[in-house]
Amino acid sequence: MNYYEVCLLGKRAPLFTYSFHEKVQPHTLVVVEVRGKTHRAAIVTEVEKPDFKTHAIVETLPYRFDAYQIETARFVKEYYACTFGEALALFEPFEMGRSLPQHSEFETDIVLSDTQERAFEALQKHGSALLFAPTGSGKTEIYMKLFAKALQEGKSSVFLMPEISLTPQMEKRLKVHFGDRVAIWHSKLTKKRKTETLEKIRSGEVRIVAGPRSALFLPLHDIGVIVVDEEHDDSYKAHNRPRYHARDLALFMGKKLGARVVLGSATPSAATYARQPVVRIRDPYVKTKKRYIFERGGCALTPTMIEALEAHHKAGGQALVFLPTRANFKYLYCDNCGYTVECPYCSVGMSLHRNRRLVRCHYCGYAEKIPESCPKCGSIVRADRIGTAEVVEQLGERFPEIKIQQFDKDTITTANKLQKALDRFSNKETDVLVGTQMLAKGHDYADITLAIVLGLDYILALPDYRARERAQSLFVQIAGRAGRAREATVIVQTNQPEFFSEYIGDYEKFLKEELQFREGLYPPTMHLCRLLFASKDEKKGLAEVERVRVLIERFDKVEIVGSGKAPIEKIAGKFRFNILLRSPNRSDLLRVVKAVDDGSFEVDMDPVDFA
Ligand SMILES: Nc1ncnc2c1ncn2[C@@H]1O[C@H](COP(=O)(O)OP(=O)(O)OP(=O)(O)O)[C@@H](O)[C@H]1O
Ligand SMILES: [Zn+2]
Repeated sequence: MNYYEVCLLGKRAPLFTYSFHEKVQPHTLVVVEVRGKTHRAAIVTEVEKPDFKTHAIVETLPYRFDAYQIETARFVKEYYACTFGEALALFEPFEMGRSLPQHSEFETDIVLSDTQERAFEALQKHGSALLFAPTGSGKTEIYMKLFAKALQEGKSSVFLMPEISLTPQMEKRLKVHFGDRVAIWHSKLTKKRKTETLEKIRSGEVRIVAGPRSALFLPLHDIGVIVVDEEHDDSYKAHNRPRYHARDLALFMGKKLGARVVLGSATPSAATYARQPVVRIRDPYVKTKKRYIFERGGCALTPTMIEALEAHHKAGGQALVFLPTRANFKYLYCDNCGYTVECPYCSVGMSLHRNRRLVRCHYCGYAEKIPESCPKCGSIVRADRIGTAEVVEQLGERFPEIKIQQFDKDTITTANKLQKALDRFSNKETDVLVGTQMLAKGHDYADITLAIVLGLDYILALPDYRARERAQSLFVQIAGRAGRAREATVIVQTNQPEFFSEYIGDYEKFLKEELQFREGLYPPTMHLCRLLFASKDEKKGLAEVERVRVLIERFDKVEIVGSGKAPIEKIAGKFRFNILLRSPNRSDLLRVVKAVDDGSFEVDMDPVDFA
C-alpha cells in the first residue's frame, strides 16, 4: 500500500493522509472522501505509513498540475496566507499523456505604425515591462502582434483584461486575426462552454486565452507571453480567499515560465511605474482634438452638459455620462469647494459616522467631530449624491428622443445583457451610455464625441491612500473613450479643476508627484497588510483584535498603523474590525503575520480595499 498527503482543492483544510493500492504521481488530481462526502483533491507528497487509520483514495483522475502551477500555488499560499488547497484550486490542471500539439505555421496581417513597432521591439528587450501609452494609441494592436509572434514560435499567450465588460469587443478584434486559436474565458461562462473551451486548450487548438483574472490559470501549453491590459485596475485583486493580485501573479508566473510579461496602461499604477522598465508611447494612433470644460458644482447635470448632450446628439455623435459607483461607506466632502476632511496622520479622507456625529480615519482610528460647515469655504458639507438611475431618469424626461442606456452593475447583470447593451451602442441604437466605472475600461467606439464626468470629487475624497490616483486615472480613462476618431468634448464636474487640468496629457508628471507624496508612507516604498476580523459579538470581536494587536506589538518589526472597527462596521449580522500593518520590508510583514495567524482573521496582503 502507498500513502499520500493530499490537499482538498478550494478548502480551508489541512493536508490529509490517504492510501492507494497503486503508485500515484505527485500533483495528480484525485477524488477522496471526507466525512461521507467526495471532494476533488491533489496529491502533495508520498509519505510513510502513518500510525493512524487511513482511508483509500476513491479515484485517481488523468489530470496533473504542472510544476509552475505548483510553485505558484506555494507562493500564493505563503504570500496571500491561504491553504495550499485553496491556492491550487485557482488552476485547471493539465491532462496526462496528452501529446503536445503540432506547431503549425502562422502568418499575420497585423501592421503596426512606426511608433508602435518601436514599442514592440523595445518590449522584446525586457522579461517584463510596462507599456505606458495613451488611450487609443494601439496597445491592443501591439499585444496582438506579440501573440502573433508567440504563435509563430509555437507558443501560447494569456491576455488578461480587468472585466468581462471588455471581452465581447475584444473577442471580435482577436478573432479577426487569430480565428479559432483564440478563446474567451471568464467565470460567467456556462459549464458546457467551460468544458468545451478547456478541451480546446488542452488539445492545443486554442493558443490564446483572453479574459479577466481567472484566465491566468488555464492549462495552456508553453506560455510565451502574458499581457495584463489596464494593469492599474483594481479588479485584478481578488476579494475573497486567496486574495491574490493577478498582475503580481502574472509577473511571478512569467519568471517561472520564462514568458514575457507586458503590463499595459494609459494610466499605470504608481507602483508598476516605479518598479518596471517603461516602454513609452506618447501619442494616440489617431490624433484628434479634445476640448476640456471644467465646471464647479455638486454631482448633478448642469445646463452646459444638457446643451452639449443635445448638440452632440444632433450632430450624430454618441456620448458617455460617468458617475462613480456608490461607495460602500460614507465620507465627507464639501460640495462647494471640494474640501475633504483628511486625517492629520494618514493623509486620507476620513469616513463619516453621522449617528455618532464624527468623522473617523479608518487607517489609524483618529476621530473628530463633524465640522458644521466647511472649514475652508464656510458652506455646508454634505455626503449624499445622485446615482446612474437618477441621471437616466432626468435625461429621459428632458430628451424623450435620445436613447439612453444605464450601464452599471445594477442593470448589466449578465454577460448576455452586457453583450446586448454594447451591441446596441455599437449599432447606434443607443445614443448615450450612463454608467459607473464599467464605462471607463478600454471600450473602443469611434463616434463618441462627448464624455461627461461627474462626481470625481467623491473619488478624490475616498478614505483611501490611492484616492488621487484613482480619480486621475478614471478621468483620463473616461476622457479616453471619447474622441478616438473624431473631435470630442470632455465636460468635467469638479471643485478641484486644477488638480485635473494640471496633468492633462502628462500622466507621468502626476505619477512622479504621487510617488513623492507616498514615499515612506504607502506603497511602493512601504508595504501594507490588512487583517480582517468578523464576529457576531461586538465585544468579543474587539477583544480578539486587541489580543492580536498585543501579539504583533511584541515583534517590534512592523508598524501598526491602526486597529479597531472597519469602515463598514457590520455585514450580514457580523461586526467587522481590522488591523492595518505597515513595513518597508515585505518579508518582515509576512513573518509577523504568519507568527500570529491562527485562522481567526483574514489576511489581506497589499490591500486595495479598505472598506
Ligand atoms: N496599427 C494600426 N493599424 C490599424 N488600426 C490601428 C492601429 N493602431 C491602432 N489602430 C486603431 O486605433 C484604435 C485605438 O487602438 P487600440 O484600441 O488598440 O488602443 P489602446 O491603446 O488599446 O486603447 P485603450 O487604452 O483606450 O484601450 C482602434 O480602433 C484600432 O483599431
Ligand atoms: Zn489616520
